[in-house]
Amino acid sequence: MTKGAGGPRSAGETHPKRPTSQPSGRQIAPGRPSLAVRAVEISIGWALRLTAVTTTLGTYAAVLFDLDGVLTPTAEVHMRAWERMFSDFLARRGDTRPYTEQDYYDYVDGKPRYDGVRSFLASRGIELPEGSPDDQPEAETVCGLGNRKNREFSGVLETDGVRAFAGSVRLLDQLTDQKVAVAVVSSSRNARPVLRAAGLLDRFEVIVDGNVATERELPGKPAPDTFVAAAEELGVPVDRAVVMEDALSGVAAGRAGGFGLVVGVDRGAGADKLIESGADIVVADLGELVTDGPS
Ligand SMILES: O=P(O)(O)OC[C@H]1O[C@@H](O)[C@H](O)[C@@H](O)[C@@H]1O
Repeated sequence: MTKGAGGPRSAGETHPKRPTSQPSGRQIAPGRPSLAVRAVEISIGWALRLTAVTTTLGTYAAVLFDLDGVLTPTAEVHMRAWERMFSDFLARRGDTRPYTEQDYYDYVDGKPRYDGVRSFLASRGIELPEGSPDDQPEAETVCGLGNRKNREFSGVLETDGVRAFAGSVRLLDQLTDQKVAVAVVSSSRNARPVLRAAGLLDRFEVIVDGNVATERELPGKPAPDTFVAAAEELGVPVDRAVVMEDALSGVAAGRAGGFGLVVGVDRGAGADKLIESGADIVVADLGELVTDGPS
């Protein structure tokens, strides 16, 4: 069994990287296993690791869930809203470099609203006045652009509603049965409306969202502070808590906070990048972590 996968990690223990299953094409020295044999070993090791995580998840004191992309498919809604807003913004400036999905994953995903705007603009060398959170969506400021995107997001939320991922709800049910405390830690100021629309609002003892972070002046992901605040509110030490995240900034926050286990959920960011950013293990869906398996 892979070290570190079978329960809360002890202090100072490094997390093993998920080895890439792609053979590198390098020559193997005589007497060493072939690349094909190595690839099989790697996938067996990874399967054992997943089993170890699944069977020991209930031994942790708390699980801290990110929301968008982890519990609900709303990361996609955020992503599309950002894309529409930034594409339109760049076109109006006559900027010919398109806003891409990669820009979302690298600069915006998982971060608080205005941090995402600032981060993307900096990547393009664009400077805008900060403005204020009260700015109208038409304002050509960091806050104005963030609010413009939020207008798009709120419109979709209202018309389409939200349905939680079935696998995530199954895991939530299992953890509740196992008396593991659960919290939501989201950068979004829309976390409560999204949870309400998904019928999950009353399932969490603690919710640390974008509004709570602003009130308490907590720096957003990739800083660990919002996750640490949730663990503190639950009265659980960080090494007895698990972080579940789909964003690179979110797994980095879990790693920086010294949490017992960081689970990456690959909804498009890429398993290798999630591992590089700090995930101990990556799944495609949280249903994979339910004891009786995905369905
Ligand atoms: O809804 P808000 O407050 O604009 O939140 C912003 C962010 O909230 C996060 O939960 C999403 O994962 C981000 O990608 C998004 O940009």
